[in-house]
Order: sequence, then C-alpha cells, then structure tokens
Amino acid sequence: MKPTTLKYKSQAVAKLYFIGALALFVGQIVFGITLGLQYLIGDLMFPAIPFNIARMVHTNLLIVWLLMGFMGSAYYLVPEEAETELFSPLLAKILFWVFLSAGALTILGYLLVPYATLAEMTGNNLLATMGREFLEQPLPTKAGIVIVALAFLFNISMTVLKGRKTAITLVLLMGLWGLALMFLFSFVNPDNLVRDKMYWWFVVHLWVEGTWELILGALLAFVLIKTTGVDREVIDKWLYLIITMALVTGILGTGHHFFFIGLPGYWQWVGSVFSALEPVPFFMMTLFAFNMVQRRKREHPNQAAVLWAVGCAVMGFLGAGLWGFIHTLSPVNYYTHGSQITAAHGHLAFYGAYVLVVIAMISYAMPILRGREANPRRAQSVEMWSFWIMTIGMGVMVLALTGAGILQIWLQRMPTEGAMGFMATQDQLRFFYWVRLAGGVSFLIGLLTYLSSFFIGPGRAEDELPAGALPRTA
Ligand code: HEM
Ligand code: HEM
Ligand SMILES: [Fe+2]
Repeated sequence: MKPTTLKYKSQAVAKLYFIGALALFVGQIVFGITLGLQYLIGDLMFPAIPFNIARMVHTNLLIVWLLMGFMGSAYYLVPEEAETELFSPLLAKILFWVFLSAGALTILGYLLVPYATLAEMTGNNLLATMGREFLEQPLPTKAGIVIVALAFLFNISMTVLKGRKTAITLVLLMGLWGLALMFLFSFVNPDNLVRDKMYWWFVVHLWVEGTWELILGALLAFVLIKTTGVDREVIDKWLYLIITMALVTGILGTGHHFFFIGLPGYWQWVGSVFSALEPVPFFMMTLFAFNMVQRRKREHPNQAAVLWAVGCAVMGFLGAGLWGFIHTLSPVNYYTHGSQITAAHGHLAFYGAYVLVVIAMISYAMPILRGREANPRRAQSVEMWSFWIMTIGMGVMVLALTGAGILQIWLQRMPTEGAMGFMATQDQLRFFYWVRLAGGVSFLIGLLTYLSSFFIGPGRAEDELPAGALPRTA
C-alpha cells in the first residue's frame, strides 16, 4: 500500500482519542456481559459489583467513549475541511488526558465507594444532580465535562473561523455546540419529579434525537465524500435536508417521553405525531448512503470504511427508526413503557447510529493516521468480518430482548385481571435472557476481531505488488 501522509499534521491528535475510545468500548462491553449474566444469576458478584453499579458503569462508559470518538473525529475532520492546522494541538492533547483521567476516576468512584458515600464526598448536597439514569456523574465530573467541552469547542471553532467553512463543519459545529448546551440541563434537578424528568429528557432525548443527529449526519457525509468522491454540492443538499428533518421531527418528538410522567395531555398528540415522523431523517440517511455509493467516482482503497458507513446508515434506521417507531405512539407506549422493548430499541439505536458512525470514522482515518491510505487487504477483510460478527451479535441480542418484551407485556401489562407480578414475569423470560447473553458474547468476539485487524500487516502477495498498485479486490 502506498504511504500517505496527513494533510495537516495537527490531525494526528485524533489518534489518541480513537485509541482511548476503543479501550473504553471494550470496558463497556465487559460490563454489558456482566449485566447479562446477572440477569440470569441474580447474586453474581454481589455485593462487590451490584447490578445497579455495573449498569451505571456500562452506560457511562458508552457515553464517554462515544464523546471521545466524536472529539477525535472532529480533530481529524475539521483541519481537513477548514484547510488549516488545528488552532491548538497542545490544548487538544491536554484535554484528552484531563477527560480520560476524570472519566477513569469517576468509574473507580462508582466501583470502590458506595454511591451514597460518593454523593456525600463530592458535594451533591451543594447542588443535587446525581442519581438519575445516564446522569449519575458526581458534581465535579459534570463540571469537568462542561470545562472540557467548552475548551474543545473553543479549539474547534477557532479552527473553523480561521479556515474554509463547509456545510459539513457548520453542521458538525452546530451539533457539538448543541450537545454541550443541552448537557447544562443535567444541572437542573427540581424536587418536583415531573419537572425533574422533563429536564432529564432535555438532555437524553435532545441529545440522541437532536444534536447528536447533526454530528451523525456530518460525520457520515465526511466519510462518504472521502470514499466516493461524489461532488460536494450533492452531499451538502442531502445533509441540509437530513438535519432539517431531524430537527423538525426530533424537537417536538420529545413529547413521546411526556405521555405518562404528569405533563399536560396535549403531549399525547404532539409526541405521537412528531415522533412518528422521526424515522424520516434516519431513512433519508440510508437513501443518502446508498445513493452516494452508487454515484461513486472512484473505487477508494478503503472499502472497509464504506461498509461501516453504509452499515451505520442501515442499522441506524432499523434501531432508531423502526425499533423507535414500534413503541412511540402513545396508545402503544402505554403498554410498552419501560419494558424490554425499550432496552431492545436503546441497544440497536445506540449501536446502529452512534457506535457505527464512530467506527466508520476510525476505520477511515486510522490507516491515514498510521501513514497509509488504507489498511492492507487482509486487515480490511478481518474488519469486514468483525462488522458482521458484531452486527449479527447485536441483532440476536435485540431480537431476544424484543421477544422478552412482547412476552413481558403480555403477562404483566395486558391483563386487566390477574396480571403477573414484575419478578414472576422475569422468571418466564429466562430463555430470552440466555439468547441475549449469547448475542452479547458474539458481540465481544466481534469487537476483539475488530481490534485484531489493527495488528495485521500486508500478506506476501500484496508486498509483491508494484508500488502504488491497488490490491485485487479493494
Ligand atoms: C439514534 C437515535 C436514538 C437513540 C440512541 C435512542 C435511544 C433510546 C434509549 C437509550 C431509550 C431509553 C431511555 C430510558 O432509559 O428510559 C429510548 C427511549 C425511547 N425511544 Fe429512542 N433512541 C433513538 C431514536 C428514537 C426514535 C427515532 C424514536 C421514535 C421513532 C424513539 C422512540 C423512543 C421511545 C418512544 C422511547 C421511550 C420508551 C419507553 O417509554 O420506555 N427513539 N431511546
Ligand atoms: C455497543 C454495544 C452496546 C450498547 C450501545 C449498549 C447500550 C446500552 C444502553 C443504552 C443501555 C440502557 C438501556 C435502557 O435504559 O433501555 C444498556 C443497558 C444494558 N445493557 Fe447494553 N449496550 C451494548 C452492549 C451490551 C452487551 C454486549 C450486553 C450483554 C449481553 C449488554 C447488556 C445490557 C444490560 C443487561 C443492560 C441493563 C438493562 C436493564 O436495566 O434491564 N449491553 N446498554
Ligand atoms: Fe426520544
């Protein structure tokens, strides 16, 4: 493979972020499997690592490594799009270590100290923000996230300001600023449970179905522009259409979380109608990806990156669009709320949209960061295998959880008389939980397969190709 150098040397900081993200990803999955086991063996590791703690570690690691992946992607993408070096590569490096140590310290806090003690130690009595799903971080960590986010945004925005402004960077910046802005609601935690929950969704929903979707669109567009060589004008039009639809449906779509938490009744209608349209932008992303690949002007040597990008567009639509739609109408959600259907959707949506877009970026950028245009053919083929093993593993998990959810609703929620209790129902779902565990283990195998692809060099046949020649099928 012919050697390539980075267009802008400050892009190199992205490598640190990508490696950090992948390491935390492994940790997330190990805790996921622990949770899957605890579903079947209730007192496994108790009291050392109780289910609620393992769950918190699993979900927080997910968020942290995805954020790290977004930041790495931005550090790689922005200089190239803006055609100028990063404002401050040093700041980017420092922020990485600050973010990583704050994250590690927080996870250690979860694992080593009882949660209530952690809350006491970290000033939760000054401003109570802890104890809410996904936003469990102690106050100093939350403050740290804001500081890192602001310094990161400063660095990225200054780079864009001094360079070329493209649709991709503008959308990416809007998404990243929005992400940071919405996180501020994690500091708002009124005593009134209804209002508490409402603000909680301002973070959780307006992240994944709002600001993060802009980031998703921008990253996907970047990988597609690079690997297909399709004209920018075409890509830009799609991008603007997609993000407009995302915002039009996603903002009022927040109403699908306001059905049964004590907010006014009109949300039944607003939430149902707008969230029912939320699959549209995700479907447009699928069309976009296939359309760009069909119109491609070159065969890029990195076909693995194309697979991750197209896979993201398809799986994101299935997880967010389809699995979101099945429980989003208020009369359906009345029965499915907080069941295993929710977990099935949460897993497929996060994996399909955000995990896959970050891997698509890593898969595209990492070879270049390592000095070559694309990975050797053998390494790419291992990558492609890992895509299928992970995706099928996730598919098995999600189908199992969907089965569990349907049975759970049937036994526990539908009967007007003689409904089964929560725990008695759980006992009936064990078969599905075994299948979920099997899917989870294959997922881990797929992930390790992916990591192994980083260590695979060119085979003999490729070494013998004349310099600059493309491998046979790439
Ligand atoms: C990539 C985008 C998305 C991600 C990552 C995502 C993720 C999640 C997660 C993790 C939850 C569970 C939250 C909790 O702990 O209670 C959830 C809930 C929900 N999501 Fe999504 N989601 C996405 C897009 C969508 C879309 C497009 C729809 C609708 C078409 C949707 C409909 C819902 C509904 C109705 C709930 C509430 C379920 C309940 O009542 O228990 N989601 N989502
Ligand atoms: C990239 C892969 C994964 C992603 C994106 C992911 C994401 C998530 C999310 C968003 C939640 C919160 C769900 C909700 O509130 O509805 C969650 C919980 C959970 N995850 Fe994962 N996860 C992944 C892999 C795994 C694996 C491999 C397993 C193990 C078999 C697993 C097992 C669990 C369990 C048992 C819970 C707790 C569900 C509950 O509270 O009942 N996850 N995960
Ligand atoms: Fe939502």
